Amino acid sequence: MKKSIILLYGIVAYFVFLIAFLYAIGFVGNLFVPKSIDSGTETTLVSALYVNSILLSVFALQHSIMARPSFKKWFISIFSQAMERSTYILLSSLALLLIYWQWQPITTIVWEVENSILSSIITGIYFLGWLIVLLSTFMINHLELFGLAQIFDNLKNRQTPNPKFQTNYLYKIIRHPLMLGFIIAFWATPTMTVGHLLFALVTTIYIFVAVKYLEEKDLRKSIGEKYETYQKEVPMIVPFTRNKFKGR
Ligand SMILES: C[S@@+](CC[C@H](N)C(=O)[O-])C[C@H]1O[C@@H](n2cnc3c(N)ncnc32)[C@H](O)[C@@H]1O
Repeated sequence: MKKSIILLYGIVAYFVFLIAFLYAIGFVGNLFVPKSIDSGTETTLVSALYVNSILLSVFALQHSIMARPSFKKWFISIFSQAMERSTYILLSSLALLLIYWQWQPITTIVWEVENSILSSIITGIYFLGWLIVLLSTFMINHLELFGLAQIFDNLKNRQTPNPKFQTNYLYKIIRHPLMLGFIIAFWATPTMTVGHLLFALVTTIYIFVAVKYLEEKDLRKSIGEKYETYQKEVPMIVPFTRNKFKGR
């Protein structure tokens, strides 16, 4: 395929991701956006549980299948290597946009913080969670993670090097800061509804399962002994629960 078309495809995919990412901050936090996790017409509990579970499953399936090395191999054999990450990002973002669009609210309140100072602190923690997510992408390699390095290298006829195994910054403290950021953002809310709780619970379970049984399995395979030592020395997601990391 023409390099300029792949470049355009990758840029479009990145912009769709940016929209999905920024909208997520408004969606989960019930801030700024027209349709959020607790807004919209309320249907029956059964219907909401059914629809929302399907939406979250679509995202989980897309994410899990497309991140498998065997799927990537198959994709590259048909399309271009340069398009693989952008396609993953594009479809993940579209699955997120589908969640925002079709999510059915369940507004029964589980907890509500009435103290305004405490409420502001929790909202601050919420934004801190998103900041951790964003910073972690730069600690790994933002451009590679979102497919931009691949499309620019393709334009210059260069092979994108494998991403460097990162054990510094937040990755010195825990193995999955990006996921910790998501978990913080999904749970830190002054008003927790049943719908929001369902979202936080299912996504948190998915994060743990995907990280432990898929991502870390692949990392052990590709990085080998170095990753096994890293696993022994650095906690998965809760900081300071292991001996101090000795560095690589
Ligand atoms: C969405 S990122 C999430 C990274 C990590 N699970 C986290 O929560 O910070 C997923 C990509 O990061 C890569 N990755 C995970 N840990 C890494 C590390 N320590 N250094 C470099 N890449 C890593 C995985 O191979 C995968 O391609």
